[in-house]
This record gives sequence, structure tokens and C-alpha cells, in this order.
Amino acid sequence: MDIAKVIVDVPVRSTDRPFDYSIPEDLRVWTEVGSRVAVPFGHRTVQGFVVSLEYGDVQAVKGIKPIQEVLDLVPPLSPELVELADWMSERYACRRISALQAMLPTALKGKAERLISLGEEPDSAPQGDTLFPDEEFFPVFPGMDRVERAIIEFVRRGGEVTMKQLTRAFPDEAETIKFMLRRGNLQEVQFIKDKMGKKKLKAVDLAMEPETAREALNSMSARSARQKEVLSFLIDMEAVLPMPLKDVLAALQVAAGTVKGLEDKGLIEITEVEVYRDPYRGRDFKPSEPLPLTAEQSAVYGAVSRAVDEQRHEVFLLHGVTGSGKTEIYLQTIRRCIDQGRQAVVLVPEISLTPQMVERFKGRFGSGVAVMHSRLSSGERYDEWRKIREGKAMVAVGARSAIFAPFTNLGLIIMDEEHETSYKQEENPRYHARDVAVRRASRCDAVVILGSATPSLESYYAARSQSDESFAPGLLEMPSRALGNELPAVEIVDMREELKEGNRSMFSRKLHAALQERLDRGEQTVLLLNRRGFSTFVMCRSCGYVAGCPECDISLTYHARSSNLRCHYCGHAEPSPDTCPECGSEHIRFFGTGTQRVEEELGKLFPGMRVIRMDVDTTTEKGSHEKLLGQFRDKKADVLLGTQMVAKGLDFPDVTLVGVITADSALNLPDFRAAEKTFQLLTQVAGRAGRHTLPGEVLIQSYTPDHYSIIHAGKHDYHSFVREELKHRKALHYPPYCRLILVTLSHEQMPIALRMAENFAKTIEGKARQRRWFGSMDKLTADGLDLLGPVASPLPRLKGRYRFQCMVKWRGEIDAIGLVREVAEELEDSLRDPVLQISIDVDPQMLM
Ligand SMILES: Nc1ncnc2c1ncn2[C@@H]1O[C@H](COP(=O)(O)OP(=O)(O)OP(=O)(O)O)[C@@H](O)[C@H]1O
Ligand SMILES: [Zn+2]
Ligand SMILES: [Zn+2]
Repeated sequence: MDIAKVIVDVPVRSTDRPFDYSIPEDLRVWTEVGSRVAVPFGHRTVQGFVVSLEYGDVQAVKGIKPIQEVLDLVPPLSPELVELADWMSERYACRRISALQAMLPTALKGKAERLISLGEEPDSAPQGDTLFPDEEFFPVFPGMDRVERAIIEFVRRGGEVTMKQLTRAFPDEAETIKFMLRRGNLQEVQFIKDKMGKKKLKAVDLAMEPETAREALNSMSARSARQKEVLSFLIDMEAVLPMPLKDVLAALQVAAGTVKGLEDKGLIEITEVEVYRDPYRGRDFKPSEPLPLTAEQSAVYGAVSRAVDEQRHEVFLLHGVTGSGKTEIYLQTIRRCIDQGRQAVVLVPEISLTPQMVERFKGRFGSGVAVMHSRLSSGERYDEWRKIREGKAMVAVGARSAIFAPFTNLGLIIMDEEHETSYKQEENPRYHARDVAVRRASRCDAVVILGSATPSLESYYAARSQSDESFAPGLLEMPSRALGNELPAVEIVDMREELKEGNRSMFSRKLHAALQERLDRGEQTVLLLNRRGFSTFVMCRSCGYVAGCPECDISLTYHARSSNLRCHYCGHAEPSPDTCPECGSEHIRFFGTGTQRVEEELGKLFPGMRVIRMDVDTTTEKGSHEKLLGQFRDKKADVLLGTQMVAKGLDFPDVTLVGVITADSALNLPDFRAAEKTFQLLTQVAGRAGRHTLPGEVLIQSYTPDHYSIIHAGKHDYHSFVREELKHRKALHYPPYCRLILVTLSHEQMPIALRMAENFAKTIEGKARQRRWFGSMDKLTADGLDLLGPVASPLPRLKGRYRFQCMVKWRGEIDAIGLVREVAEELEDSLRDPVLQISIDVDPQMLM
């Protein structure tokens, strides 16, 4: 191969095509499709990806430049992923480079020196070696030849060597080195050494025996209440000391100064400990055996495993009620797949990457599971990713981006809770993991299982109608729970009545009584506060003034802990006012109900009740999510109170009551999916109750108890909800009866932003008319396109930019995405104003 076609990382739309580079002799072995390279571009050196290789006469190409460097010894991407990036670029109207970048773990995005060390000891390494009996050669395979042994010895002596040193010592052995890297005898270590270094952590330990510490505790003055709390906590946790400092801080919500104070008193020690980067290393996962399947499970498993055995591409939509045992189906299907030597990807929403989920997979498949999620450091993520690429893992469990797991023999993709919006990436490239999964699987002859108790209307409609060739899932249903118990009884409480009868509390009398009952019986409760649509803004009750962000035109959010106001979009912060800046009134306070307020209220109503609060504030620390759930499972609390996080995937036997504090706060959002979202959330959270032997009860408090999403959720009636919701969608021309493209144009100057948006809309309209596409929305069967806007975006100003949007609605076989992209590029090219930004969101999930 003489010429490499390279997609370069230059943020201009016109560079979104491959450029030719010649391949110098010494880089030939290393340059492959999927290689990351450094190439000259203009006056700079930029990063790029090799997307194809060609034979050709380099001399004949005018001005061709050579690749400067190959950045990784084993290409981070496979040809299959490179092809997938092409598809993504078209499907989501994004640049190819951003699709390629999205497939890499963050640790690989920088530039790094290549260092090589010995690979990890393979399990099959022979104990002694007859040729070199007293040398600790490692890793030595029986078939290793002399050159390979020499290379191993060279690297072993050096500990870590650079690529240059190695190639200089073995100038003719590039192929051998490459082979040894692939086989895992050698490995790249640059990131561990250079970028992250060894990871160290501050840890806290008692400076004395627990008994002595307890005496000290008793003699401490009452004024050091916080310090006493910390000390007593450490004494209780003695068995697991030393404990990471940040865990102590998170568990007790104390400042670092408090802990430091104890160190100054000589009661505790703060030391640095080194931690390994496998986040799950050293943890025991209870091994689990496959369960005998129920009749419903067997039917589903039969259909799915047949497709897996035949290695034929097929998509299934598994609609199984909460507790129907979908996870067991996943586990057994994966087993089937890996027994055939093929790999499996399991996608879960970020939020449900709970220890429970991880435990279930690690328990069944042990260390063959790589776990990828955003709470891991980039070093940890890189390690997990490398396990996949080097074939040391057969199963990858992760959030959205795990769909790009670099497996080479993919047989199965599972997407749990397929309706979750977190599968859509809300920044470039704006892909949906479900589409990518289906596309990737179709290329690999792999099976896809989309599982949910509340499938998205898009998927369900596609399964029922079978009208879309590229996405027509087979529908599998599991209407009963695996353990044979009933779905919990749901009661809807009309909060308007409560108010009428003089109950101003956030708890209805019913919920109050039910909570008390659980306390008396020693059972547990999950309380959901639906925070979507709620804001904790500051408002003056005298004049109606609302504190807003000067940059973004949205209300600021009150943060109790720091007692200041913050903008959730741009981060602007200011102190919370004591008096109204408009009228001087003192009746200024924050509104809305946050989880903290519910927690306070619970404390007042039920003294002594133990509450675990789980929301963004209490789960920012790594592992905190896990820890809180662990405490709840160990029955260290009576109530688990939280936002959407508590709704999904949890399986606790002693939870017999689920309370929803406000069911309808999200119903009035300007989003056509508001009813669907409300239904999904209520159904999911209701499913947390009575999952084992104890029967469950669900109380949903609502101000609009007659809304169909609430009524049907109350009856666990997915099908009736869908029927009604589809009627609305059809009447109003919303997905799944058409598709949407949301185009947002923004500029620092308002008139320019507006003019560009108008220009964009006019051009689309003109071109669509030429193609005879325009305005045929009323006829459901026709190929047509409609355009709404331009209007000011729901966030009219963000980070100092004015934003306008157009909504393109379309259906049929027309290339609407191509048209939108074409017009956007023309507009950018004609204006040549780098300040203008056009973002294209195909099949948007967030409309506000
Ligand atoms: N075949 C089986 N035999 C016995 N118990 C089972 C079987 N299948 C599942 N279970 C148990 O039933 C319970 C519910 O199963 P699981 O959590 O897999 O349901 P799910 O469909 O994933 O629910 P959700 O959508 O609510 O997360 C679990 O405790 C699980 O161990
Ligand atoms: Zn005022
Ligand atoms: Zn702001």
C-alpha cells in the first residue's frame, strides 16, 4: 500500500472528506484502516484516522505529503467501525471526524509517546521453560521463536522501552513486534505512565485502637459535634479502614476541614494510598447460575437463541413488565453467544449502571466483563476498553458509548430500558445508540434485543407496523412477573382534594398513613420526586420578580448548600438575595420542591425516620450511588428518596411502598413526549414495589389525576396508553408518524442570527418545492416535508449567543437529512463567519 486516505481533525465542514498521504517505508507495517496518525495539514500537524489504503504511484500525486507518525501500535478502530462512522455521518448529518472521535475512549484522544512493556501473564503460561530454565522468561509461549524471545528479553531488561528503541534494536522485525502486540505478549502502556500516572488517593485511618478512640470521643466537647460525628463514623467503619477521604466526606456531608481538625488532634491519620484502576477489582461477586426459565421466559429465549445460533441478524423488541425477568433472558442469551466464541455488548442507561446491574453480569461471567461508564476515570475507561480490544473481555456492559466497543466478532447487542432518553447523545455527533446498534448488528450478523417494560412509541410502532425495512423488530411480550407475584396495586391521590380539605403539606393523608405503616412494620419505602419540569427558582412574592441568568434568559436555580443561585446552562453564579432587587420586599424565597425539602419535611413528620436521599447532589462522588443503594439494601434506612434515579432497575425485596410525590410536574412541559415520559416514569417506579414475597402498594399524588398517562400507569396498562397516545401523535403529526430534524442557528448578534434562520427556512422551502416535497404532511402516506419556524429557541440566549430554530417534519423515502445538511453547508460557506453556528439534530429527543 502506498497511499493512505485520512480523515483529519480540522473543525471545518469543508475538510470532511479523506485526504491523501503517502506512507513512508518504515510506517507501512503499522498503517492500517483504523490507525490514528499524525499528518501535516497546512502549516500544522493534525491528528487523523486512516479510512482506506490504496496502491498508487505516489510520485504522480502532486504535493502529496507523508504520514508523520502512527500514534498507536494496534489501531484503535477496526475497519467495521470506520465504516460505521461513514454511516453515522450521513444518518446524523455530522462530520466524519466527530463520529470517529466519539468511538474512542477519552484517554486516546490526546497525543502520547508510545511505550512498550511486557504483557500480562497469560493464564496458560507454561511454568518452566526448558531452554532457559533459570530465567524468569515471561510471557513465553511454547511456540515462541528465538527472535520473539530476544524481543521479550530486550523489553524485560528495559522495563519499558520506547518504540524507537525497540525498532532500532530489531530493525527488520516490525511484523513480529506487531504480532506480539496483538497476541498480548507486549503491550502499550503510554497512558498509564505518561498521562495519568499512578493513581493515589487520600485515605483516612484511626490513629489508635478503636477502644481508645471511643474514649477520646466521649471526652470531646459538644462543640465539636461534626468532628465527633466523623470520629464515631470511623470507629463504626473500623473494619474497612483506611477509607478514602472523599467517601467519608460524601457519607457524612462534612467539610475536609472537619476531618483535618481530627488529624490535628492526633486522633486520626490521613495518608496517601495507591489504587489500582480496575474499579471492580478485589470485589467478590457472588457467582450466579442460570435460573430455570418460566414458561414466558422460555418462549422468548427460544426465539432469541435461535437467531443467535443461526448467526443471523435480527432485532427483537422485548416488552416485559417490571419484574418479568428480562435480565435473566439477557444473561442466558449472552452465555449462548459467548459459547459460540462471539462477543456481546450490553447497553444500560447511565443511571442504571448500579452495582446491582454490574453484579449480575460479573456474577455470571466473572472478569470476562468489561464495564464502561462515565464515572470511571479516563485511565480506568482506557483499561476496560483495552481489555475489549485485546480480546480479554467477551462482554462489555456500559452506557451509550459502549455501542462502539471494539469487538471484532460481535454476536449480540442488548439494550436494556430501550426507551431511555440517555441513549441519545445531546452533543455532536447527535447519535442514538439504538440506531447505531441496529446498524452495527446488521453488518455483523448479530442479534439485537431491545428490552423495556415501557418501550418507546417509536420502537413499539415499528414492531407493530413492520413498515420500515431497516427497523422492524420482532415483538416479544412477557406480561407476568417471573416470581409469579402480582403487579402492585396503584392508587391515585387527588391532591386538589387534599388542599380543599385543608391539607397544605406535600404529603397526602393517605401517603402519610402508608409511610407510618411501613415504619411500624419495618418495611421499606421508595419515594420519587419527579423533578422534571420543576425548578427551584427564587421568586418575590410581593412583586413576582424572578432571578434570572443575565446570559441565558432562564431562571437561576437555588443551591441550598452554598446558598447561592446558579445557571444550569452556563454556570453563572451569584449570591441569593435577602431582599428583592426590584421592590425591596423581604418576601423573597426559593420556590419549588427539591429533594432536600422533602427530606426536611419527612424529618419533621416522622422523627427518627432514616432517609437516604439520592439526587445529583448526593451522587456526584464516584461510587456514591453504589454506596447509598448498598446502605438501603442493608436496611440501614427506611426510605429511599430521590429523583428519576430511584425509578429504574432496582430490585429490593423489602420495598412494599412506592410513593410519587408529584406525578404531573412534567406533563406541562413544551415537549410532545411529555405524556409518554410521565407514563414511563410512573410505570417504572411503580414496578419497584412488592417484587418478592411481600405485596406492594403504590400511591401516586397528582393534581391532574384524570390525565390518560396517569390513569393508564395506575392500571399498568401499556397497551391502552399506547393506543391513546398514538391517536394524539397521528392527529398532530408527530413521531412515529413522521420524523423530525431540529436545526438551531446561533450567533452573537441577534439580527444576523435571525436573518440566517429566515434564510435557512426559505432555502429549504424552495428546494423542497423544486423536488415536489413540500407541504404534503396532511396525507399520511405521502413523501413530504414541512417546516416550522424560525422561532426563538426555548433557550433564546445561551452563552452569549442568540438562538433560533427551525423544525423540519418529514416522512417517506425522501432524503430530508441530506437536504438539511446541504443547505446548512451552503449557508456556512456563503457567510464565512466562524461565529455562526448551525447545529443539526436528527430525530431530536430534547425539544426544550
Ligand atoms: N426464571 C426465574 N426463576 C426465578 N426467579 C427469577 C427468574 N427470572 C427472574 N427471576 C427473579 O425475578 C426478579 C425480577 O427479575 P428482573 O430484575 O430480571 O426483572 P426485569 O424484567 O429486569 O425487571 P425491571 O424491568 O423491573 O428491571 C429478580 O429477583 C430475579 O432474580
Ligand atoms: Zn419584589
Ligand atoms: Zn447562564
